[in-house]
Amino acid sequence: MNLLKRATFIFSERPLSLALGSFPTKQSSLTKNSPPATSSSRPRRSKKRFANMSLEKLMEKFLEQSMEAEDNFYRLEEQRLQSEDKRREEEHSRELQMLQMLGQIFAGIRAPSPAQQATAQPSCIPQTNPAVPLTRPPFGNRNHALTEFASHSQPAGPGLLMEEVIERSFSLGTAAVDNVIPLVRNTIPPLTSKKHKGQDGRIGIIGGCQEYTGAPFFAAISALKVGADLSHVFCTKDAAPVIKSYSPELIVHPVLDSPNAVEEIEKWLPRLHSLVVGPGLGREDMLLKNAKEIIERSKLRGIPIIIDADGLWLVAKEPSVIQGYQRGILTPNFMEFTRLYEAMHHEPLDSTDHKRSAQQLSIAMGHLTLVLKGEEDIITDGKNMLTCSQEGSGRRCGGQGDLLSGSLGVFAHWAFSSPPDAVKGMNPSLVAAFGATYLTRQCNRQAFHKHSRSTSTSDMIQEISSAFKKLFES
Ligand SMILES: NC(=O)C1=CN([C@@H]2O[C@H](COP(=O)(O)OP(=O)(O)OC[C@H]3O[C@@H](n4cnc5c(N)ncnc54)[C@H](OP(=O)(O)O)[C@@H]3O)[C@@H](O)[C@H]2O)[C@@H](O)CC1
Ligand SMILES: Nc1ncnc2c1ncn2[C@@H]1O[C@H](COP(=O)(O)OP(=O)(O)OP(=O)(O)O)[C@@H](O)[C@H]1O
Repeated sequence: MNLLKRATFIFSERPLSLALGSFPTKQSSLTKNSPPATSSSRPRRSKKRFANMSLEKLMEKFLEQSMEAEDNFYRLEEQRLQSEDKRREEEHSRELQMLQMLGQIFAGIRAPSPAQQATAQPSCIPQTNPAVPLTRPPFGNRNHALTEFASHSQPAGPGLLMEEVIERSFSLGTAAVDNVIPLVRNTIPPLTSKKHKGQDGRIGIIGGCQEYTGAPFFAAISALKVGADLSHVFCTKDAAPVIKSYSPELIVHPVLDSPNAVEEIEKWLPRLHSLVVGPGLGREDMLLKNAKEIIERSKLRGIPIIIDADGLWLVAKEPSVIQGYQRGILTPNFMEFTRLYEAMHHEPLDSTDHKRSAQQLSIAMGHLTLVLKGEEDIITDGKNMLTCSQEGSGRRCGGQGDLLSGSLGVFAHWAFSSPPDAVKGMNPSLVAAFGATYLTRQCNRQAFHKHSRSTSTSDMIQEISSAFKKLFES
């Protein structure tokens, strides 16, 4: 009987066009109440077949068919998505062709004279030939963290060489994906039995206060799900028990508002591979001051630092805290971006050209990598630009940015600890940022397919495993 109820439930919940044409609609009452069939009133073959089945068998059959129908539904859905992907890829390659034509036109324009160079404004017109090798020297070997940092930490000069402006641009068309994804894949450490706990990443999140406990949790658990071995949250005393209660998998330190917060956290820095500063940090002066000091001390150790949410509030107030640090990555949403831009440029943001503004801000910040999140994610270090427009969904629940920054903490560690040839000379921050945005959007897409309007960040986190496999391991 339970089985019957379940079958009825399945059919009423999912009005699918099932292959049940030969299935008598009131089969259960028929088998119970009908007299045995005589030769004169013999039902048709299929009916007899079902009539002779026990109720349980019948229901099993019923369930089998419903599952088949469900499989068919998902198969069709998958086909639909594939053809949508194909259409988008074709669109992208048309765009790419147009850009290549533009590139040729611009190649014909002479480079400016030195006098012009001194005042040249950065151009956002991308060169779209991904086959052109990068001219930037590779960097990123962890063992040389401090010397590399020193040599890359100068803010941009007053003028920009035309060639320096944008060496390459990728968009997420087929060709571009083919170029960037292998670089992300190259940085992903293989899962082998030769490693010990911690080697694939020990990530620290600075954030979590009385108001916001969800954000640091989302960031920390995302880091773990992407592949970090250990995920630490450094938060205020009252936020800690709450965050601990969400998950036993996180290591939670209730120190961020203690009188010796900086020293307490600094003890952990030698063991951390990357730091995410800001999710749920809040904007209290004392917390921002502590966060600032922790950033300063992490920089001295060459630790990759991702700054998000309230961490960006701090940067807007005191840009020098991260300016020029080549292992720093900023992940603003549009609001945070506007705040930062206006703080740096002392003029209102011209919001008609996001790419150009992102590039200008990155340059003003000393070629820091910037991820401007939005309908299309724009990733730039002022010289190179990647865009990620992987289809997500129209669902904009809070916390998606935390998933992104937590994942980026891991990708950044992997990218910076990979040998330079893994990223083929590209800035490891760009490769990491691309990996994290691509993954976040795919999680959003997958979660939305299952939960539509009800999609929440927790649903997206549940998709990390399969999204990661699909994008980087298949
Ligand atoms: N569960 C939790 O614990 C979560 C906690 N979180 C934590 O909250 C803290 C504050 O972060 P925040 O983003 O709300 O602050 P802030 O930058 O001042 O934005 C405020 C206003 O800006 C606007 N706005 C936002 N985006 C925009 C856009 N793309 N384009 C245009 N406008 C945009 C929008 O204004 P409105 O439209 O409402 O007028 C919005 O209300 C931070 O610690 C963060 O980590 C979150 O992570 C979520 C999950
Ligand atoms: N209009 C959009 N269309 C598709 N994806 C978007 C859109 N806006 C943002 N995203 C994606 O959502 C993710 C988070 O960006 P969002 O702008 O929501 O960050 P946030 O406001 O900092 O998040 P949080 O709520 O965690 O503070 C990014 O991966 C971004 O690509």
